[in-house]
Amino acid sequence: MKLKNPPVNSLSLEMLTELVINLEKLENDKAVRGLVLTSEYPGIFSAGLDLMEMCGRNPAHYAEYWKALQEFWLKLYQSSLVVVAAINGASPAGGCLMSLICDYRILADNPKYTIGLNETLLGIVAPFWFKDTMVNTIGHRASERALQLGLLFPPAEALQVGLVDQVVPEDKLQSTALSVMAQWLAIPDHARQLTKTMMRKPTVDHLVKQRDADIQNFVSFVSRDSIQKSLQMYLQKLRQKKS
Ligand SMILES: CCCCC/C=C\C/C=C\C/C=C/C(=O)SCCNC(=O)CCNC(=O)[C@H](O)C(C)(C)COP(=O)(O)OP(=O)(O)OC[C@H]1O[C@@H](n2cnc3c(N)ncnc32)[C@H](O)[C@@H]1OP(=O)(O)O
Repeated sequence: MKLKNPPVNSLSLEMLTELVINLEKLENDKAVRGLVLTSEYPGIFSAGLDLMEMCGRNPAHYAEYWKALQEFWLKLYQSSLVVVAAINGASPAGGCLMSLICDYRILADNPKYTIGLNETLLGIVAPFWFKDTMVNTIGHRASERALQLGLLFPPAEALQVGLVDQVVPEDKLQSTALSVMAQWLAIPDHARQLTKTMMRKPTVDHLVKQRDADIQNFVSFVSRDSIQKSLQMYLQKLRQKKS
């Protein structure tokens, strides 16, 4: 599946909705057992959540957006398919989250392709289920440091900390993803799927129990004037980068 939402594959409401629909279609297709997730635009895997969905909108929109994000996370994190992320570009914040909920992550070796949950750099806080997903991958201490500092890891460091499973030359990314997929598909589906469910259930249950409260938290947090100002300033900085 190639992510295709120009210019930076941000996770807009529309994109999240389409991703969920496409995942459902693939899961319902008995001929499909695995999925390689990559970007149509080498250089950018995903810029994460769409900042335009979080700026200058009304509370009902924020709630709808957050619910769609939760839905996407729940769908992909619990997917019965083997999901391999072939990360062919920068992967900050929500882009990193999307990689973390796959089963295996391969990052192309390019110093510009950084990955991490950098929310604190924007003056916002990674929600508890982003944090849980990261802790499940790299452990508590490494997550605490990465989250507080909003670290974006270049490939060698991402590999060292365990944020990705493999770093390969850019021209080997797709072939590596296919051979990893073959290895995972050699395991009987039912045993692998039940193991995945068992490993991920506590994290899933944590979000499911708190879903409504989490939406309310997000809406009240993002509606604050101070947060709106931070996000606007951040967007402006991104735009000024060009000039
Ligand atoms: C205690 C209670 C807690 C409750 C929870 C509350 C809050 C938490 C909320 C949310 C968590 C947030 C998660 C996120 O994912 S936020 C998004 C974070 N993303 C980033 O920081 C990435 C920003 N982008 C970049 O760094 C770069 O764009 C890039 C991806 C490295 C690509 O660089 P490049 O130079 O190729 O492109 P440009 O920078 O020129 O960008 C092109 C174009 O795209 C616009 N854009 C970039 N990123 C986003 C984005 N995430 N959303 C929307 N738009 C984006 C950028 O502004 C440019 O636009 P222009 O109009 O100038 O063309």
